[in-house]
Amino acid sequence: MDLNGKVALVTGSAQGLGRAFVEILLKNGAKVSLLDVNVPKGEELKAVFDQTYGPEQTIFIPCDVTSEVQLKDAFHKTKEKFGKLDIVCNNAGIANEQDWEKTITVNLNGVIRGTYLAMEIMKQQKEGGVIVNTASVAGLEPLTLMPVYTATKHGIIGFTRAMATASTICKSGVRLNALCPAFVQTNLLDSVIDDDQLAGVVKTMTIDIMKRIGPLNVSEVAEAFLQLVTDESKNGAIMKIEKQGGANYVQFQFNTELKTAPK
Ligand SMILES: NC(=O)C1=CN([C@@H]2O[C@H](COP(=O)(O)OP(=O)(O)OC[C@H]3O[C@@H](n4cnc5c(N)ncnc54)[C@H](O)[C@@H]3O)[C@@H](O)[C@H]2O)C=CC1
Ligand SMILES: CC/C=C\C[C@H](O)/C=C/C=C\C=C\C=C\C(=O)[C@@H](O)C/C=C\CCC(=O)O
Repeated sequence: MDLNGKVALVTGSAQGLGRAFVEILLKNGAKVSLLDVNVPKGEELKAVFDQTYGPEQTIFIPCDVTSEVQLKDAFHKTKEKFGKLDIVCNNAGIANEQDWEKTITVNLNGVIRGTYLAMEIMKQQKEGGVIVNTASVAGLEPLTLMPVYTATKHGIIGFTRAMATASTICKSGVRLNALCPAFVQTNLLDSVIDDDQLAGVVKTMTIDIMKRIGPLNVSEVAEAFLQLVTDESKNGAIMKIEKQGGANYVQFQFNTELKTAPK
């Protein structure tokens, strides 16, 4: 898929991975709608991108992905502004085991609602579209000290695979994938390490592990994201990316497509 002239929407895009995904899309000629709950950071970033790519290439929309009204409105504003929607990355996420209900609402409900909104718009377009949901290696293996975060990321992978199969069966023209990075040097990682109640154990274990495996930087993950967006042959594929070993597609024991697709 050639990204030149394509229209993308990225949630949680004011910093970290979301910011890197926006930048790689812009570099490849796409127009991008930036959504984030952090309004000063989002506006600041839009101003930075305006300098390099021009003000017409992006729009910043303040949006909390836990709000049905705000998310719906942001999708519709994006379509109105740019005329279509080709690429959606449901990326906003937090790692807060104390406020575990909020973690579920942001990480899982936000991704599910974003996927449904994207499908609704994309399936009406002749060219369809692609949805990339940000999961984590924690969606493939448990992070012992972060069970709720782990649950949300396993949920994202299951949901994405099921939707991808349904999309093939319904011939909607929409591809769905999930991206599973290991530790990435961002504020989310710092927030876990700085967490008052978990700090002791998590800090020691996480720092030990990061020393052993090394954290990824956001640009390495953005390259893997670009591969998922552009490769039209991989509907339903789940990509894992680690410092050692790089980016690879995950092999599952059960292939949902074979189990559920009509013969
Ligand atoms: N940093 C890491 O080690 C890894 C992160 N991930 C996932 O990558 C995604 C992005 O995380 P990072 O860039 O690391 O974190 P980050 O904390 O640097 O950035 C997250 C962004 O999401 C925004 N956000 C948070 N709650 C929101 C909400 N309710 N509505 C809209 N925006 C909201 C924040 O304001 C922030 O701009 C998350 O889904 C995270 O779980 C996955 C694997 C590893
Ligand atoms: C391998 C990392 C997977 C995902 C990163 C995730 O999205 C971000 C999480 C931020 C901090 C998590 C800290 C959690 C620590 C723990 O739960 C430890 O008990 C075990 C941590 C990792 C085990 C993986 C390994 O040993 O390679």
